[in-house]
Amino acid sequence: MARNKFDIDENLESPFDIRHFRRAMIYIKKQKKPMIIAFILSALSAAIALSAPLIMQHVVDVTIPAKSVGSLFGWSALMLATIVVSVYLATIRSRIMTRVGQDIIFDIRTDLFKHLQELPFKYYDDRPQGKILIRVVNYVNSVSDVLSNGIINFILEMLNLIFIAAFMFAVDVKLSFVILAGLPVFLGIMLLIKNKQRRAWQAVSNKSSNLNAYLQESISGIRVTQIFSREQHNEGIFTRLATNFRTEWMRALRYNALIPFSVDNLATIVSALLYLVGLLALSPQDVTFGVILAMSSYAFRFWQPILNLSNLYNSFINAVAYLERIFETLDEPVTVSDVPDAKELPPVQGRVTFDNVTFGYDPGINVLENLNFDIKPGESIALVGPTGAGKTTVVNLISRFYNLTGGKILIDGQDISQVTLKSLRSQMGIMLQDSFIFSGTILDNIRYGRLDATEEEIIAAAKTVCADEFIREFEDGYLTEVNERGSKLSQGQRQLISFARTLLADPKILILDEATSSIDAKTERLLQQGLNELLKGRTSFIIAHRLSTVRNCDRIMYVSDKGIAESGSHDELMAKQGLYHRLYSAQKMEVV
Ligand SMILES: Nc1ncnc2c1ncn2[C@@H]1O[C@H](COP(=O)(O)OP(=O)(O)OP(=O)(O)O)[C@@H](O)[C@H]1O
Repeated sequence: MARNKFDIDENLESPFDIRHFRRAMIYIKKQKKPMIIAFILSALSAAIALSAPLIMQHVVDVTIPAKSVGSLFGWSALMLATIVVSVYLATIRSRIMTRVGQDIIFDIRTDLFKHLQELPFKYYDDRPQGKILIRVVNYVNSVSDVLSNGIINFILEMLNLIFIAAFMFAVDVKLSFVILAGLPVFLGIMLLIKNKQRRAWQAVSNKSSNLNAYLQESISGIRVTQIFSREQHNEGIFTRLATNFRTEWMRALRYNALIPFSVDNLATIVSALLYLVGLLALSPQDVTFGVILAMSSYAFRFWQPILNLSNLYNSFINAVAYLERIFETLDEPVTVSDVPDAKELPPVQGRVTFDNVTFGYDPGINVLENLNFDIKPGESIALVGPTGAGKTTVVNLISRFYNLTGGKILIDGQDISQVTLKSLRSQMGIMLQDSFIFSGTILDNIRYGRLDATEEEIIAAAKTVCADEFIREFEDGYLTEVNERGSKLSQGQRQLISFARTLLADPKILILDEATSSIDAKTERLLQQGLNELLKGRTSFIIAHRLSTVRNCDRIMYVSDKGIAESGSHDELMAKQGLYHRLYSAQKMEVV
């Protein structure tokens, strides 16, 4: 899919077909037992309610003419009992189905979350987070009712319809045909609006997704918004998106409203016809007044399930628009995954080889071309060079966050595309540029990558990166609660915590992307000493713009022009008087 943003509607990559609904049956089948119980309860409740017109017919035609007051009380009590029992059964069913709906939501959401955890960086590069969130939260909520109550109600309403038709025909065949006459007209209306209605609900899901994406982006970027006083401008964008959503919603509702409107009118016309035919066209010996009364009640009851079915149909069309998005997410291919016979990468020594590596994020635009280098175990490598040259890309490829466009990357001679991702990544310590902090304590955050780490190991890692001191200054020390993204912490503190988290994994290959860019020079010097000790025996890739921090690395690679323009030790590159020399001298001048 092309990159998407908050004001671009998402195109569905696969059109809806009924198999989506069949697939939804996986979730429904798990709830078979409670759904069957709920179904039986509903059927009982409906059958009991259906006996009321028969009681009424008997009372009008027999009990009242016979002027039997005692019998009238008896029938009235029976009628009351049918109502009470039917309401009671319906209440129990409703409770069961609420639970079923929640269980379905739980299952779909868990599957979505599991899948999202596996999707590669590329998936997240290409779309706003808000559009992903809305699928997991709102869309799943929107389909649960159709998948639980909807299915049961559909079967019940169909049965109800058959029962009512049977009762109707048992009472009077000719009048029954009068009641049925409206049905073909109604089906014609449904067919006429079907496609327009589906497209209208797809548009609603698109616009709500856009709105959500913008909301999410605005909240994440609220600080920048306020710095630049963009509030009013952003309100304008939000209003436009909210208006688009409202317009589409209203349009979809207009299609929905057409259906009950048609049912109501048809039901009224049919009832009028019933009286007309019953009273004028048929002879009094054919139909008694009780029969007309009972048939009029059945006519109302006959159109009621049709109205309910059409409301269900509306919810179905609405849910389809959401179900399409949910299954599209679940079908999103995990493009970075283990090959079928992937091997475990054995404990690594740390040799890293790039063999003719070519890579681009977008087709046809290479960021790296035919890159070749060979790093010995234990070597420390600095990647330096201009902004946007491809340094982060190189380290992202070593961890196989993206698939290569061409060539191979080998670790200890093993092609990393042929080993399991878990065995590869678990032997690497990767610190990304974005020092993400999760909600929880500082301790939890450092322990994130190694859940079995002891408190002593955590403190030792924090001491190595000089984080121990500032952590202990917090009132609750390591147990200090931090918010998601670490808004309670300074940028440098966040970096130190995520640095400690990376070291705790005790990796053989360490990747540090701008790990110390926000740390003051004094702390950085101290950290460097601890780090030098720690880097011994490990292969490390260090990306840094501040060249003073990497001058002691075994090899410095200058990344530019889709490849490595220069490579050597600090002294060698300085002697060469090339690109690195220029960059280093420029930085030195800045410091002076
Ligand atoms: N997710 C992405 N999707 C598309 N293009 C990307 C993506 N990430 C980076 N790029 C592009 O790839 C090129 C290399 O980016 P990279 O982040 O590797 O550069 P860098 O050398 O690490 O830069 P910096 O020093 O600013 O961190 C840049 O031109 C950038 O625009």
